[in-house]
Amino acid sequence: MPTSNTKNYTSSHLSNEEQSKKATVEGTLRYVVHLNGTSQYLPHTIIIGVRKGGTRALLEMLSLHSDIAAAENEIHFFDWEKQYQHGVKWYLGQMPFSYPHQLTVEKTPAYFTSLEVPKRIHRMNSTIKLLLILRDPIERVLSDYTQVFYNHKQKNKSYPPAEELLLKNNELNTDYKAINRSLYEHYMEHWLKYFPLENIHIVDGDLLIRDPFPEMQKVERFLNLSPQINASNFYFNKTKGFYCLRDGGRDRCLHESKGRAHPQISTFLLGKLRDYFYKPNKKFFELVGRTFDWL
Ligand SMILES: Nc1ncnc2c1ncn2[C@@H]1O[C@H](COP(=O)(O)OS(=O)(=O)O)[C@@H](OP(=O)(O)O)[C@H]1O
Repeated sequence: MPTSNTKNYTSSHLSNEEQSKKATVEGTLRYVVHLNGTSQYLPHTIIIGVRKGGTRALLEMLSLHSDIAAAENEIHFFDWEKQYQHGVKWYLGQMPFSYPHQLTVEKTPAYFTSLEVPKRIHRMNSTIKLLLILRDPIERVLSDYTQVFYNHKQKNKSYPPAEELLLKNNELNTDYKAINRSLYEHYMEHWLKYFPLENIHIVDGDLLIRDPFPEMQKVERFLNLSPQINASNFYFNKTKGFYCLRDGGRDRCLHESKGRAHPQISTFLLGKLRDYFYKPNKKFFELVGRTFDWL
């Protein structure tokens, strides 16, 4: 239970190191301290996207680590104008209660493709570590389509077949939003105006699906976490067709909305998508000094 006891953000019970880990807005915010010593902190790291990249899987897998405190819901603070107007105190209030040694993390996949967001995060904390999970841009388009298809289905609305939306007069319909969201190079260039590359760790979303443990080891290292997540935390679930999590003897898979079958597309459309993403993908590799298995 929270106490009525509020303290300044620069509370003296924190060591210098702990204090420096906390948000840059120290002194301006107050937070409630639970009797058990937990309180709310601004995120030390944010999973900024990409939509359908595997952000939920990444957050759940990171939460296997005892030094991680994750916000359950997508907060949309930096990309939704109305939320942003609530101010940073409101944002702080959305964070989970955690111990001073823990790192707070939130994920909002839409941040990566929202042009206002980098500037706003930078204003809050210019040295924050960011996590970005990307997968093959074509897979991401199909995953995005599938998501919207099911959103419509839930509301008993119909949604055109993928082929119909992605092609216009036998050419790729580049006005389709999901295609634009897969132009990683465009958005990355913008983020790099605000944050150095070494502060943005890119998780390979295709590898995270195929073999999550090595990808998670890299994330632990990036966040300077002790190596705690291990191979036995993951097991392949044949029915789901994905890795699931094993945590203290408890097995769990991601929600059924994660890992849905994608529509079959013609080789013609696939060819068009490959041609379209070839150059932006190459540019992206140059930008981040690393290649991915996307071409
Ligand atoms: N272990 C595991 N289990 C299930 N699903 C997994 C896993 N790892 C990665 N993924 C992939 O995550 C994709 C969904 O991505 P996001 O969580 O970022 O989607 S969202 O933007 O938050 O809606 C989701 O996309 P779809 O396959 O299109 O459903 C999955 O491919």
